[in-house]
Amino acid sequence: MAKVDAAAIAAGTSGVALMENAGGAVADVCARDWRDVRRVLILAGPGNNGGDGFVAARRLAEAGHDVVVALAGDLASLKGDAAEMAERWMGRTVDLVEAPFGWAELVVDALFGAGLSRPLDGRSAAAVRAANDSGRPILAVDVPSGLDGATGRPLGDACVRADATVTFVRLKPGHVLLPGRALCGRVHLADIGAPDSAIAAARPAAMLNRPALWRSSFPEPSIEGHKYSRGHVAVWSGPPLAGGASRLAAASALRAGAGAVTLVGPRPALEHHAAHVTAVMLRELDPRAGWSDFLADRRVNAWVFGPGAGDTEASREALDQGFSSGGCAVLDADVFSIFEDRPEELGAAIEDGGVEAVLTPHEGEFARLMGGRVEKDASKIDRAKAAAALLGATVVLKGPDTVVASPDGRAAVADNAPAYLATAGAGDVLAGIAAGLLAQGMPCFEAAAAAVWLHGEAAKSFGRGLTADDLPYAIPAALRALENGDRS
Ligand SMILES: NC(=O)C1=CN([C@@H]2O[C@H](COP(=O)(O)OP(=O)(O)OC[C@H]3O[C@@H](n4cnc5c(N)ncnc54)[C@H](O)[C@@H]3O)[C@@H](O)[C@H]2O)[C@@H](O)CC1
Ligand SMILES: Nc1ncnc2c1ncn2[C@@H]1O[C@H](COP(=O)(O)OP(=O)(O)O)[C@@H](O)[C@H]1O
Ligand SMILES: [K+]
Repeated sequence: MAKVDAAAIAAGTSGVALMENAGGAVADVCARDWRDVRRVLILAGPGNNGGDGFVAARRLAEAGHDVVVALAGDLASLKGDAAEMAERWMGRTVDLVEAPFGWAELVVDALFGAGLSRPLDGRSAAAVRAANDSGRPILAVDVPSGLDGATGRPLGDACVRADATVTFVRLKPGHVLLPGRALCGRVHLADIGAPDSAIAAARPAAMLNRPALWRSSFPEPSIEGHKYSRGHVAVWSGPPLAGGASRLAAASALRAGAGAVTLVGPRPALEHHAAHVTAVMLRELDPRAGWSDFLADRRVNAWVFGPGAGDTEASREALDQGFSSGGCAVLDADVFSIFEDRPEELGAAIEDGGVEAVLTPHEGEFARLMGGRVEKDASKIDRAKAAAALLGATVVLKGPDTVVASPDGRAAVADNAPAYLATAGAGDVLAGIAAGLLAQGMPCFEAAAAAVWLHGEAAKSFGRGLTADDLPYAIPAALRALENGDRS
């Protein structure tokens, strides 16, 4: 944002104009979301975030609100645009320690924004705690004070818990990554008149995972196609009594549009599968040949390994065979135990086999695979990117804010998964959807991002009470949402 601001100013939009628009947007949200509120307390910090607060104060007062500004520090030490805006504020200003929380009906948090560089301490920390404890609704300017907008984590103990946040130009990672997203409340994005050329000057760290990111490569069935032209997915089945996970992946790959899906495994496991699946095919493993013959069949164009696979000698051998067969692969679950603390070796196996791989670890599996190689204080976006670069594969770092990262540096963050998607087996479904899309020719990053989005939409369409068994049946509703739905 500093780059965008600088480029906007260089292109002729003054900093004062940007700040006027930013503060105006804050006042608009106050008036729209809190119609009946009259008494507004604005907590203003020492920098430009405070400057936005002074603008909001003036605009709200002009609209007939009773406004008090509680300033951290003294007026004389304000600089630049913020000093200018403070000068234009004609209403009441008190010291931060005298902030009248009891009087206020709404608190605007304009203490710190993008310039936060260390944990809040002393009077700002006390004011933030008092604001949180006041029970008054809080509207944060840009980011809740105390939150690091780049990582989505508070820098220290004190952080505003906002009901809503108004941010400018583009969302920041902290608005979508947890716990930031929860601390922001409803997020409003305001255009403050930064020209497109200025916005283009900054390369975003990540994109929101929305259909616009991958819709153009989403597979459309062709009227002249047949089942094998829609792709054939092979799912490695582990031993009997651990078959549910691979079955969920297989069913989901089919629902995501693969023309054919086969579960491959030892006969005792297939006997269990046979009692459950119909459209999914079963292929008994030849104990001498393994599954490489099957994968070598050119009509198999994606394979899934990990869900319910087990960390056994047979499993390791089958995984090796998978790597030497090449193709597209979704690697999940037990793959991260097999390669515990050996990501370089996993990356080498992927590279040597020429495999186009999508890896789908949750945080625990990510830590197991990566050991201490990725700085744990880095943002989730940066951790996923670092792993993708090391592994030469698309990494899907799962959770409520699933990040998809490509080795080419692209990243997408999802914000559409409902909390009840955290249910056993949901990850196996995700692996299957991704494989189904890969088999239809979607590139890894796009397939992984689309799978994550569809997975979240499927869960939402089903609603609470969802189990992983329900998820494959909910995929058609997510596909309909994609077809009819938002073009964002
Ligand atoms: N032209 C611009 O730069 C625009 C900036 N805008 C606003 O400006 C904000 C960024 O402003 P600034 O860069 O001035 O930064 P802030 O207002 O976020 O912070 C002000 C200063 O506080 C100090 N500080 C950092 N952490 C502290 C801590 N824990 N305790 C005490 N002091 C601390 C730093 O020296 C920092 O520069 C954005 O978040 C946005 O609200 C908007 O007005 C739009 C235009
Ligand atoms: N709090 C949450 N809100 C939304 N989605 C979540 C949450 N926690 C986990 N998920 C999603 O649920 C799925 C769980 O997958 P995983 O952890 O692999 O479970 P399993 O191994 O049981 O399938 C992932 O897609 C993850 O992104
Ligand atoms: K703030």
